[in-house]
Amino acid sequence: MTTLSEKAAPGTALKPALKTATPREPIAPAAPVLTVRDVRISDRVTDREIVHGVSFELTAGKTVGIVGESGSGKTLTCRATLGILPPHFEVSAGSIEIAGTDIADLTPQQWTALRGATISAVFQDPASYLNPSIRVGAQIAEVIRVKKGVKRREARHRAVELLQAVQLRDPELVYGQYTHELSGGMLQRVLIAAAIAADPRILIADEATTALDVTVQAEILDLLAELREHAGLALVIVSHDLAVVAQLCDEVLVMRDGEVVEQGTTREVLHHPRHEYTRLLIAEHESYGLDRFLTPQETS
Ligand SMILES: Nc1ncnc2c1ncn2[C@@H]1O[C@H](COP(=O)(O)OP(=O)(O)OP(=O)(O)O)[C@@H](O)[C@H]1O
Repeated sequence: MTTLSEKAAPGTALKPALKTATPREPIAPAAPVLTVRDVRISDRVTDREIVHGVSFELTAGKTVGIVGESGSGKTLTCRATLGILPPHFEVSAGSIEIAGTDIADLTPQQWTALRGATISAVFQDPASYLNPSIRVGAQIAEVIRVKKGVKRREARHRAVELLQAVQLRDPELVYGQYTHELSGGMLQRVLIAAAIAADPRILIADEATTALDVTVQAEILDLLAELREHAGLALVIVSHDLAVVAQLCDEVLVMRDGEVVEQGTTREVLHHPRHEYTRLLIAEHESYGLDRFLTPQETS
Protein backbone atom coordinates (compact mmCIF):
# COMPACT_ATOMS: atom_id res chain seq x y z
CA MET A 1 0.00 0.00 0.00
CA THR A 2 1.20 3.49 -0.83
CA THR A 3 1.51 5.74 2.18
CA LEU A 4 0.97 9.46 1.96
CA SER A 5 4.65 10.19 2.38
CA GLU A 6 5.55 7.88 -0.48
CA LYS A 7 3.60 9.91 -2.98
CA ALA A 8 5.46 12.52 -4.97
CA ALA A 9 5.32 15.79 -3.11
CA PRO A 10 4.24 18.55 -5.49
CA GLY A 11 7.02 20.79 -6.71
CA THR A 12 9.81 18.61 -5.41
CA ALA A 13 12.17 18.39 -8.31
CA LEU A 14 15.78 17.35 -7.95
CA LYS A 15 17.07 20.83 -8.55
CA PRO A 16 17.52 21.97 -4.92
CA ALA A 17 19.76 19.01 -4.20
CA LEU A 18 21.64 19.41 -7.44
CA LYS A 19 22.32 23.08 -6.86
CA THR A 20 24.61 22.14 -4.00
CA ALA A 21 26.45 19.49 -5.99
CA THR A 22 30.19 20.06 -6.21
CA PRO A 23 31.32 20.95 -9.74
CA ARG A 24 33.36 18.18 -11.29
CA GLU A 25 35.53 17.62 -14.29
CA PRO A 26 33.29 17.63 -17.34
CA ILE A 27 33.76 14.78 -19.75
CA ALA A 28 32.80 14.93 -23.41
CA PRO A 29 29.03 14.30 -23.59
CA ALA A 30 29.41 11.37 -25.96
CA ALA A 31 32.30 9.75 -24.08
CA PRO A 32 31.16 6.55 -22.36
CA VAL A 33 31.03 6.69 -18.59
CA LEU A 34 30.98 2.92 -18.45
CA THR A 35 32.44 0.46 -20.92
CA VAL A 36 32.04 -3.28 -20.38
CA ARG A 37 33.98 -5.32 -22.94
CA ASP A 38 33.43 -9.05 -23.32
CA VAL A 39 33.47 -9.59 -19.55
CA ARG A 40 33.66 -13.16 -18.38
CA ILE A 41 33.26 -14.12 -14.75
CA SER A 42 34.54 -17.37 -13.31
CA ASP A 43 34.33 -19.23 -10.05
CA ARG A 44 37.96 -19.85 -9.03
CA VAL A 45 37.02 -22.72 -6.71
CA THR A 46 35.20 -24.81 -9.29
CA ASP A 47 37.14 -23.33 -12.23
CA ARG A 48 33.79 -22.77 -13.93
CA GLU A 49 32.94 -19.81 -16.13
CA ILE A 50 29.57 -18.40 -15.01
CA VAL A 51 29.22 -15.31 -17.20
CA HIS A 52 30.31 -15.87 -20.78
CA GLY A 53 30.97 -12.44 -22.24
CA VAL A 54 28.96 -9.27 -21.60
CA SER A 55 29.59 -6.05 -23.54
CA PHE A 56 27.88 -2.69 -23.46
CA GLU A 57 28.66 0.99 -23.40
CA LEU A 58 26.86 3.65 -21.45
CA THR A 59 26.95 7.42 -21.87
CA ALA A 60 25.53 10.11 -19.56
CA GLY A 61 21.74 10.25 -19.49
CA LYS A 62 21.35 6.83 -21.08
CA THR A 63 20.01 3.59 -19.66
CA VAL A 64 21.00 0.00 -20.31
CA GLY A 65 18.74 -2.78 -19.10
CA ILE A 66 19.79 -6.32 -18.27
CA VAL A 67 16.97 -8.85 -18.18
CA GLY A 68 16.84 -12.58 -17.72
CA GLU A 69 15.65 -15.20 -15.33
CA SER A 70 17.08 -15.90 -11.90
CA GLY A 71 20.67 -17.16 -11.98
CA SER A 72 21.43 -15.85 -15.47
CA GLY A 73 24.37 -13.73 -14.28
CA LYS A 74 22.81 -10.27 -14.06
CA THR A 75 23.87 -9.54 -10.49
CA LEU A 76 27.37 -10.96 -10.96
CA THR A 77 27.82 -8.65 -13.95
CA CYS A 78 26.79 -5.66 -11.80
CA ARG A 79 28.97 -6.75 -8.93
CA ALA A 80 31.95 -7.08 -11.28
CA THR A 81 31.30 -3.51 -12.43
CA LEU A 82 31.22 -2.31 -8.83
CA GLY A 83 34.33 -4.31 -7.90
CA ILE A 84 32.43 -6.34 -5.32
CA LEU A 85 32.36 -9.88 -6.70
CA PRO A 86 31.84 -12.58 -4.07
CA PRO A 87 35.18 -13.86 -2.70
CA HIS A 88 35.94 -16.73 -5.04
CA PHE A 89 34.66 -15.08 -8.21
CA GLU A 90 36.86 -13.14 -10.64
CA VAL A 91 36.68 -11.31 -13.94
CA SER A 92 38.56 -13.94 -15.93
CA ALA A 93 38.56 -12.11 -19.26
CA GLY A 94 37.50 -8.80 -20.78
CA SER A 95 37.66 -5.36 -19.27
CA ILE A 96 35.55 -2.75 -17.49
CA GLU A 97 36.24 0.97 -17.71
CA ILE A 98 34.60 3.51 -15.46
CA ALA A 99 34.95 7.11 -16.70
CA GLY A 100 37.92 6.01 -18.78
CA THR A 101 39.74 4.09 -16.04
CA ASP A 102 40.24 0.34 -16.31
CA ILE A 103 39.03 -1.04 -12.98
CA ALA A 104 41.63 -3.82 -13.10
CA ASP A 105 44.23 -1.15 -12.28
CA LEU A 106 42.44 0.30 -9.25
CA THR A 107 43.90 0.06 -5.75
CA PRO A 108 41.49 -0.50 -2.81
CA GLN A 109 41.89 3.20 -1.94
CA GLN A 110 40.98 4.23 -5.47
CA TRP A 111 37.93 1.94 -5.33
CA THR A 112 36.82 3.60 -2.11
CA ALA A 113 37.11 7.00 -3.79
CA LEU A 114 35.23 5.84 -6.90
CA ARG A 115 32.31 4.08 -5.19
CA GLY A 116 29.55 6.51 -4.43
CA ALA A 117 31.32 9.41 -6.10
CA THR A 118 31.43 7.96 -9.64
CA ILE A 119 29.52 4.70 -9.55
CA SER A 120 26.81 3.76 -7.10
CA ALA A 121 24.14 1.11 -6.71
CA VAL A 122 20.79 0.29 -5.20
CA PHE A 123 19.68 -3.27 -4.66
CA GLN A 124 16.53 -5.09 -3.65
CA ASP A 125 15.85 -5.23 0.09
CA PRO A 126 16.97 -1.72 1.08
CA ALA A 127 16.60 -2.44 4.80
CA SER A 128 19.62 -4.73 4.73
CA TYR A 129 21.82 -1.88 3.43
CA LEU A 130 20.83 0.55 6.17
CA ASN A 131 21.79 0.40 9.84
CA PRO A 132 18.60 -0.16 11.90
CA SER A 133 19.98 1.64 14.95
CA ILE A 134 20.96 4.90 13.25
CA ARG A 135 18.46 7.47 11.98
CA VAL A 136 18.24 7.17 8.19
CA GLY A 137 19.01 10.84 7.57
CA ALA A 138 22.17 10.64 9.65
CA GLN A 139 23.31 7.71 7.48
CA ILE A 140 22.91 9.81 4.33
CA ALA A 141 24.58 12.80 5.99
CA GLU A 142 27.54 10.60 6.88
CA VAL A 143 27.97 9.56 3.23
CA ILE A 144 27.94 13.24 2.24
CA ARG A 145 30.36 14.24 5.02
CA VAL A 146 32.88 11.54 4.11
CA LYS A 147 32.57 11.66 0.32
CA LYS A 148 32.22 15.39 -0.12
CA GLY A 149 34.39 16.48 2.78
CA VAL A 150 31.82 18.92 4.16
CA LYS A 151 31.04 19.86 7.77
CA ARG A 152 28.31 18.03 9.72
CA ARG A 153 25.81 20.87 9.59
CA GLU A 154 26.18 21.25 5.80
CA ALA A 155 25.97 17.45 5.36
CA ARG A 156 22.72 17.40 7.35
CA HIS A 157 21.28 20.21 5.25
CA ARG A 158 22.16 18.39 2.03
CA ALA A 159 20.75 15.10 3.33
CA VAL A 160 17.38 16.76 3.97
CA GLU A 161 17.48 18.24 0.46
CA LEU A 162 18.17 14.80 -0.96
CA LEU A 163 15.26 13.27 0.95
CA GLN A 164 13.11 15.95 -0.60
CA ALA A 165 14.65 15.32 -4.02
CA VAL A 166 13.66 11.66 -3.87
CA GLN A 167 10.14 12.90 -3.23
CA LEU A 168 9.61 11.95 0.37
CA ARG A 169 7.07 14.15 2.02
CA ASP A 170 8.25 15.85 5.18
CA PRO A 171 11.97 15.15 4.66
CA GLU A 172 12.83 16.64 8.08
CA LEU A 173 10.63 14.04 9.75
CA VAL A 174 12.01 11.18 7.66
CA TYR A 175 15.56 12.35 8.44
CA GLY A 176 15.01 11.51 12.11
CA GLN A 177 13.32 8.16 11.57
CA TYR A 178 14.67 4.63 11.85
CA THR A 179 14.34 1.91 9.21
CA HIS A 180 11.56 0.10 11.09
CA GLU A 181 9.42 3.23 10.92
CA LEU A 182 9.48 3.39 7.11
CA SER A 183 7.69 1.37 4.43
CA GLY A 184 9.55 -0.57 1.71
CA GLY A 185 8.97 2.17 -0.85
CA MET A 186 10.19 4.89 1.51
CA LEU A 187 13.28 2.84 2.37
CA GLN A 188 14.05 2.38 -1.30
CA ARG A 189 13.84 6.17 -1.76
CA VAL A 190 16.16 6.66 1.23
CA LEU A 191 18.62 4.21 -0.32
CA ILE A 192 18.45 6.01 -3.66
CA ALA A 193 19.12 9.29 -1.81
CA ALA A 194 22.18 7.69 -0.19
CA ALA A 195 23.31 6.27 -3.53
CA ILE A 196 23.18 9.66 -5.27
CA ALA A 197 24.49 11.64 -2.28
CA ALA A 198 27.99 11.95 -3.72
CA ASP A 199 26.77 12.83 -7.26
CA PRO A 200 27.75 9.62 -9.07
CA ARG A 201 27.82 9.48 -12.84
CA ILE A 202 26.52 5.91 -12.94
CA LEU A 203 23.76 4.30 -10.90
CA ILE A 204 23.15 0.57 -10.97
CA ALA A 205 19.65 -0.46 -9.88
CA ASP A 206 19.60 -4.22 -9.41
CA GLU A 207 16.00 -5.42 -8.96
CA ALA A 208 15.54 -2.18 -7.03
CA THR A 209 11.76 -2.19 -7.43
CA THR A 210 11.08 -5.93 -7.39
CA ALA A 211 9.88 -6.15 -3.81
CA LEU A 212 7.56 -3.14 -4.10
CA ASP A 213 3.92 -3.08 -5.02
CA VAL A 214 3.04 -1.95 -8.52
CA THR A 215 2.15 1.66 -7.65
CA VAL A 216 5.28 2.27 -5.60
CA GLN A 217 7.36 0.49 -8.23
CA ALA A 218 6.06 2.89 -10.89
CA GLU A 219 6.89 5.88 -8.67
CA ILE A 220 10.45 4.67 -8.07
CA LEU A 221 10.93 4.10 -11.81
CA ASP A 222 9.69 7.66 -12.46
CA LEU A 223 12.18 8.89 -9.89
CA LEU A 224 15.05 7.08 -11.62
CA ALA A 225 13.95 8.55 -14.96
CA GLU A 226 13.88 12.01 -13.39
CA LEU A 227 17.39 11.54 -11.99
CA ARG A 228 18.54 10.58 -15.44
CA GLU A 229 17.00 13.72 -16.96
CA HIS A 230 18.03 16.22 -14.31
CA ALA A 231 21.34 14.85 -13.08
CA GLY A 232 22.49 13.22 -16.35
CA LEU A 233 22.92 9.93 -14.53
CA ALA A 234 23.77 6.91 -16.62
CA LEU A 235 21.63 4.00 -15.43
CA VAL A 236 22.05 0.25 -15.47
CA ILE A 237 18.70 -1.33 -14.70
CA VAL A 238 18.65 -4.99 -13.80
CA SER A 239 15.30 -6.68 -13.75
CA HIS A 240 13.62 -9.94 -14.51
CA ASP A 241 10.66 -7.77 -15.54
CA LEU A 242 10.53 -6.70 -19.19
CA ALA A 243 7.96 -4.02 -18.39
CA VAL A 244 10.52 -2.21 -16.20
CA VAL A 245 13.02 -2.32 -19.04
CA ALA A 246 10.47 -1.19 -21.62
CA GLN A 247 9.71 1.84 -19.51
CA LEU A 248 13.23 3.08 -18.87
CA CYS A 249 15.90 1.63 -21.13
CA ASP A 250 17.50 2.72 -24.39
CA GLU A 251 19.28 -0.58 -24.86
CA VAL A 252 18.62 -4.03 -23.49
CA LEU A 253 20.67 -7.17 -22.95
CA VAL A 254 18.83 -10.44 -22.54
CA MET A 255 20.76 -12.99 -20.48
CA ARG A 256 20.26 -16.68 -20.03
CA ASP A 257 22.65 -19.06 -18.27
CA GLY A 258 25.44 -16.50 -18.24
CA GLU A 259 25.10 -15.80 -21.95
CA VAL A 260 23.83 -12.62 -23.64
CA VAL A 261 21.39 -14.22 -26.06
CA GLU A 262 20.14 -10.95 -27.53
CA GLN A 263 21.13 -7.29 -27.38
CA GLY A 264 19.91 -4.16 -29.11
CA THR A 265 17.80 -1.07 -28.74
CA THR A 266 14.82 -1.66 -26.47
CA ARG A 267 12.52 -1.10 -29.41
CA GLU A 268 14.28 -3.67 -31.61
CA VAL A 269 14.48 -6.29 -28.91
CA LEU A 270 10.92 -5.93 -27.67
CA HIS A 271 9.26 -5.57 -31.07
CA HIS A 272 11.45 -7.70 -33.26
CA PRO A 273 12.95 -10.29 -30.94
CA ARG A 274 15.26 -12.63 -32.77
CA HIS A 275 15.97 -15.15 -30.06
CA GLU A 276 13.50 -17.79 -28.97
CA TYR A 277 14.18 -17.03 -25.30
CA THR A 278 13.37 -13.31 -25.75
CA ARG A 279 10.12 -14.26 -27.47
CA LEU A 280 9.30 -16.48 -24.51
CA LEU A 281 9.98 -13.65 -22.02
CA ILE A 282 7.80 -11.29 -24.05
CA ALA A 283 4.99 -13.85 -24.27
CA GLU A 284 5.09 -14.27 -20.48
CA HIS A 285 4.94 -10.53 -19.96
CA GLU A 286 2.16 -9.96 -22.43
CA SER A 287 -0.08 -11.81 -20.04
CA TYR A 288 0.15 -8.83 -17.71
CA GLY A 289 0.30 -6.02 -20.22
CA LEU A 290 3.75 -5.05 -21.43
CA ASP A 291 2.07 -2.74 -23.97
CA ARG A 292 1.01 -0.41 -21.18
CA PHE A 293 4.64 0.60 -20.72
CA LEU A 294 5.58 1.13 -24.34
CA THR A 295 5.49 4.67 -25.66
CA PRO A 296 3.32 5.32 -28.75
CA GLN A 297 6.53 5.58 -30.79
CA GLU A 298 7.59 2.15 -29.58
CA THR A 299 4.29 0.52 -30.31
CA SER A 300 4.19 1.87 -33.88
N1 LIG B 1 27.94 -15.66 -3.76
C1 LIG B 1 27.75 -16.67 -4.61
N2 LIG B 1 28.20 -17.91 -4.32
C2 LIG B 1 28.02 -18.95 -5.15
N3 LIG B 1 27.39 -18.87 -6.34
C3 LIG B 1 26.90 -17.67 -6.69
C4 LIG B 1 27.05 -16.51 -5.85
N4 LIG B 1 26.46 -15.46 -6.48
C5 LIG B 1 25.97 -15.95 -7.65
N5 LIG B 1 26.24 -17.26 -7.78
C6 LIG B 1 25.86 -18.12 -8.92
O1 LIG B 1 26.19 -17.45 -10.13
C7 LIG B 1 25.13 -17.58 -11.07
C8 LIG B 1 24.66 -16.22 -11.51
O2 LIG B 1 24.07 -15.55 -10.39
P1 LIG B 1 23.52 -14.06 -10.42
O3 LIG B 1 23.21 -13.68 -9.02
O4 LIG B 1 24.43 -13.19 -11.18
O5 LIG B 1 22.18 -14.27 -11.25
P2 LIG B 1 20.97 -13.24 -11.48
O6 LIG B 1 20.68 -13.30 -12.92
O7 LIG B 1 21.32 -11.92 -10.91
O8 LIG B 1 19.82 -13.92 -10.67
P3 LIG B 1 18.79 -13.27 -9.61
O9 LIG B 1 17.79 -12.55 -10.46
O10 LIG B 1 18.23 -14.43 -8.89
O11 LIG B 1 19.60 -12.36 -8.73
C9 LIG B 1 24.04 -18.41 -10.41
O12 LIG B 1 24.17 -19.74 -10.85
C10 LIG B 1 24.34 -18.30 -8.95
O13 LIG B 1 23.98 -19.46 -8.27
